[in-house]
Amino acid sequence: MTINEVFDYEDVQLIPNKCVINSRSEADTSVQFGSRTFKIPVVPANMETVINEELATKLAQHGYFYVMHRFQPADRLGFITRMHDQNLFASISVGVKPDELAFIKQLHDENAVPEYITIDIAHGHADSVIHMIQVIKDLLPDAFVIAGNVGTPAGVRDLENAGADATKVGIGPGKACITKLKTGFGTGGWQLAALRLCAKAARKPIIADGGIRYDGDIAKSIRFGASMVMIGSMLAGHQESPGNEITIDGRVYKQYWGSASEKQKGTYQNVEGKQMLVPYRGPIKNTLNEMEEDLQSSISYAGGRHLMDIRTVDYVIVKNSIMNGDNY
Ligand SMILES: NC(=O)C1=CN([C@@H]2O[C@H](COP(=O)(O)OP(=O)(O)OC[C@H]3O[C@@H](n4cnc5c(N)ncnc54)[C@H](OP(=O)(O)O)[C@@H]3O)[C@@H](O)[C@H]2O)C=CC1
Ligand SMILES: Nc1nc2c(ncn2[C@@H]2O[C@H](COP(=O)(O)O)[C@@H](O)[C@H]2O)c(=O)[nH]1
Repeated sequence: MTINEVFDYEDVQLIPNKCVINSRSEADTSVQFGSRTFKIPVVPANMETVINEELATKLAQHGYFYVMHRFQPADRLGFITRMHDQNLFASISVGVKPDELAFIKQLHDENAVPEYITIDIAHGHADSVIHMIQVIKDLLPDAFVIAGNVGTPAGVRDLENAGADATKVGIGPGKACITKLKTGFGTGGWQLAALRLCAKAARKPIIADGGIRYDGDIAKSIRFGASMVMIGSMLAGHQESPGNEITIDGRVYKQYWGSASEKQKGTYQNVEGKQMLVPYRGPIKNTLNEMEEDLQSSISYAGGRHLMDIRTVDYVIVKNSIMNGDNY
């Protein structure tokens, strides 16, 4: 199959409708995901330089969704317990290797049930993921299972049919990603079009994962079918971000590395990610507030009052139109 109608975030502009509110503050950016409602449809990527326990706690306390990464596997049981001791929801990541199946059994045996479990592997349209979904649904039926990553309607359908409560879409559009260069595969460069195709097949929520470069891309993701948007590089440069702070020529940066990078793996094997620096951006609450304000504005341009009013707006595809010659 070849797909002809391809475009990405920078190629699309949404078309405004008549405004029905008197202030952007009236626009409601909240989203229901699983049994909970969150302030904005944004979740920091489950990567070691984007999220840690301290930030996860802060996000949960302030009404944001989070997914803890899976790169300190032995800490996850304690993490769930500590979150629950504070009456906060627990949202963890798992892989698919035999140790991970044993971990799910351990959670069942110890009755430590996280509210959200994300199955996080590079090529999520796989029997290993389908099996993991089935094991989780069997042993921890109350956990909301997010599975991925996939980049095709068939991937979405197979994971949903296996029992996933949501799927995560995006193979290779991430800033720290080199999958498309190393393998020739992926949705990098046409992530928004892939999201649209996947959303048409989906019967359950989708997380758009990777490639977000501006706040307006969040609204575009919602328009093309996402319920939640996962963001890495744009959320890695904050005071609370776990990466080290580095100053070069008086400019402050934070480290950001791919989960399949040599840095993360500790070895150069099956490397599909790189390490980089992102500009320091101060406290994360300012960025999240700005995302909320920008989304409120998006809702007003959509002629609506609620987030999902963006879903139905018209759009144009004009290749590389967004910058219109400007250089930010
Ligand atoms: N969203 C994206 O585009 C991508 C994201 N990543 C991120 O990097 C991290 C590491 O991912 P991953 O390497 O999957 O995790 P793991 O190293 O935990 O691999 C998970 C399992 O899947 C197998 N596996 C991985 N890739 C493939 C493949 N292409 N074909 C067949 N089997 C495969 C692995 O075996 P084996 O290693 O022996 O092959 C292993 O058994 C994750 O956090 C993931 O989200 C990585 C690449 C792309
Ligand atoms: N191909 C790879 N993709 C990766 C890797 N580590 C993380 N990721 C994906 O990127 C997004 C974040 O994208 P961004 O554009 O917002 O920075 C993340 O959620 C993963 O899906 C990797 O090593 N290789």
